Amino acid sequence: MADRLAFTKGHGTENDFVLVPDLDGTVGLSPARAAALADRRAGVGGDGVIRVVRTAAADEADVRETADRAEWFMDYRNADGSLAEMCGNGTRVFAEYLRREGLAAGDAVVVATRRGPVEVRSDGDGWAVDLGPWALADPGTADRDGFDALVHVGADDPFSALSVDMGNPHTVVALPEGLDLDDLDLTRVPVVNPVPAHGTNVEVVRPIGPGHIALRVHERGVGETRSCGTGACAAAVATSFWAGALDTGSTWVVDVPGGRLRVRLLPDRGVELAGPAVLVADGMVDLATLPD
Ligand SMILES: N[C@@H](CCC[C@H](N)C(=O)O)C(=O)O
Repeated sequence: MADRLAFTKGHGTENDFVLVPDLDGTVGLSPARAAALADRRAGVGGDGVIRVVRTAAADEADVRETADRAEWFMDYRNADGSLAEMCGNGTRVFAEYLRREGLAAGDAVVVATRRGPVEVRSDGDGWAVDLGPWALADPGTADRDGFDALVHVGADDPFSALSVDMGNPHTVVALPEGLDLDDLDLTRVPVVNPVPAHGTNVEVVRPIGPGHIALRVHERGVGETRSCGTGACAAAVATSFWAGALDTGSTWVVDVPGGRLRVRLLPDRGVELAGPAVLVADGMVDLATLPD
């Protein structure tokens, strides 16, 4: 049996991932092993761990059922080892890895995820992917200003927010006037009311100009990260909703601490995320340093 585990390190706007090729599903990836790989001191380090595996070898039956449409499954875990349904930045890095390794040919690849297959296509220097359909948790519960939740960030008074489902859960905070994104304390897990059943990713958004926003994000299962692709899409949806303009075709520049993403609202609640994907290193981890 191999005593070392191969990995590739990659990132999309500095949302960084450890990719573990397990093409035929013979290795697996336990929550404890994913957390150990993601550890920034004792492991490789990353916001998430992505197992690259044939869809036909996925553990989940509903993922395996999509094997006729998507050969490869992005088996995503957060840095704490928990599963996530979707990772927008991860889909681009995953597609870049498949292309580099010759596992997918052409300008587009369909990737299986826990929220269903998504098509990732080459787009300039990076990749673009439709991450929809988005949904507002329950449009009927939003107040007349378009908010349905309160979020405590650090020691500040609670901020008004809107829940947006991107396949994974998001709570988008509109930063009140007079406050600066840089002053937020995102070292602690934001406290959200009503309490989301499965946790949530919290994005704090500031408008910059027409079609241009900036955000900071605290990711479920991770902590503050430098970027979140599904979070950028949720923020564009929420900002459009607050403006009363959920217009198909509207485009957004979304500045995150790790760079810049582009988001486009599409028909039928589609939402396209575009941005870079970079593979930075390949290596081997001694299996003796990892839990099973
Ligand atoms: N960074 C990702 C989202 C990863 C999953 C998230 N932390 C969750 O638990 O839902 C992105 O780019 O979308």
